Amino acid sequence: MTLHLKSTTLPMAKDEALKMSTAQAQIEFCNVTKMYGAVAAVKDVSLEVRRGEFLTILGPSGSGKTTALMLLAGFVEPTEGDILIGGKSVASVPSYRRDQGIVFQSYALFPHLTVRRNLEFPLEMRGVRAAERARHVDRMLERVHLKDYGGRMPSQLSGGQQQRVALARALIADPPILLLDEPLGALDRNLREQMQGEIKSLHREFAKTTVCVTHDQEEALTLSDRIVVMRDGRIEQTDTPEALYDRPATQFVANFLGEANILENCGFKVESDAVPPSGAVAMLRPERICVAGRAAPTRADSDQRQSIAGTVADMIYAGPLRKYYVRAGNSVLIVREHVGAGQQIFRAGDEVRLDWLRSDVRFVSA
Ligand SMILES: Nc1ncnc2c1ncn2[C@@H]1O[C@H](COP(=O)(O)OP(=O)(O)OP(=O)(O)O)[C@@H](O)[C@H]1O
Repeated sequence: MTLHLKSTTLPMAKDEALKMSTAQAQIEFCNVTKMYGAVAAVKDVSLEVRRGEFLTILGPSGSGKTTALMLLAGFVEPTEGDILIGGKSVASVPSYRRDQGIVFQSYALFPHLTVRRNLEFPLEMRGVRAAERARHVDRMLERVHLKDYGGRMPSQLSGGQQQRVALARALIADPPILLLDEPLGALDRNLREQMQGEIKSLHREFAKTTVCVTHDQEEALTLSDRIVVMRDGRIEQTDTPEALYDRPATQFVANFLGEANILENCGFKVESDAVPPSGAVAMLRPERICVAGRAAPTRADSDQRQSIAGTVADMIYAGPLRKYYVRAGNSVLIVREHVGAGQQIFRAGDEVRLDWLRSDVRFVSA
């Protein structure tokens, strides 16, 4: 078999790919359930992933995200429902024939093969001739900044370098779909941020339909076009990072994606421009709340704000951020402000005034 490698040579810009495929789902989960004995790891999940999209499945441990990815990869079979790729059921297609590049947290490089041989492997499996293999490996090594590392063994590379080899190996045979399973989980914080940038740029360049699994909220917010939040095997909410953070539908999503002040039985009436849906509770993100001294002058837009008196219970300084815990009514509100010049700093026991725009209040269901 001869393989024609398209996008390793002529990558399609991501925006272009997304535009071309507005409503075109490349991957569809249709009411998929996976039972392990009596445990439903995935329950009645329906989901569409658009061509060229970077979709992240996010959730706490045990929420079913790895199982969802393994179902897509073909490593496990659904108990009920179907998965379609390019509009066709893959129920009878074994994992090795699904034409997906996969990157695992543990890199999963062949330890006994050099970096170059690791990258050659998927091409060899597809019958690509030696000269063409060498050309693609050279190009890919250059692309992931490992031009001089082809002769090394995986054990002679750092974690970040190994993960770049794993990404290169997943992309080299030009599969239409890329699956990432906690790809940065084994890396330390600084390296993770650097690799997030690398993954983003590879995604922009190669425009692969990508499904990524992580429990790291920041990673999901940074990398994704859309995020699926899972809880107990079910989809809790699917949306863009901005919409999920700014307009979470449930308390679970609000708390899972960052910090949230849930204003329930808080001892003061929460004012809002919107009519609260029945059964929903008010939620305010900590960075939407301003803190000031009791005697501070009234703000110009005070007619659009709610203001309450409070007492600082604690202050935590965290580099670029300052976090206050403020007792107000029956609750303790979290307030987060960016550290800036000339700001008044409050300490535990200080009497303060909190205010926020009524339009910043959100309503979430239980
Ligand atoms: N092979 C298995 N046999 C039995 N139960 C399983 C198996 N794999 C997963 N489960 C169960 O299914 C549920 C979902 O597991 P899954 O690994 O998909 O969650 P996860 O969100 O990826 O968690 P983590 O972040 O810890 O990997 C859990 O309750 C888990 O114990």
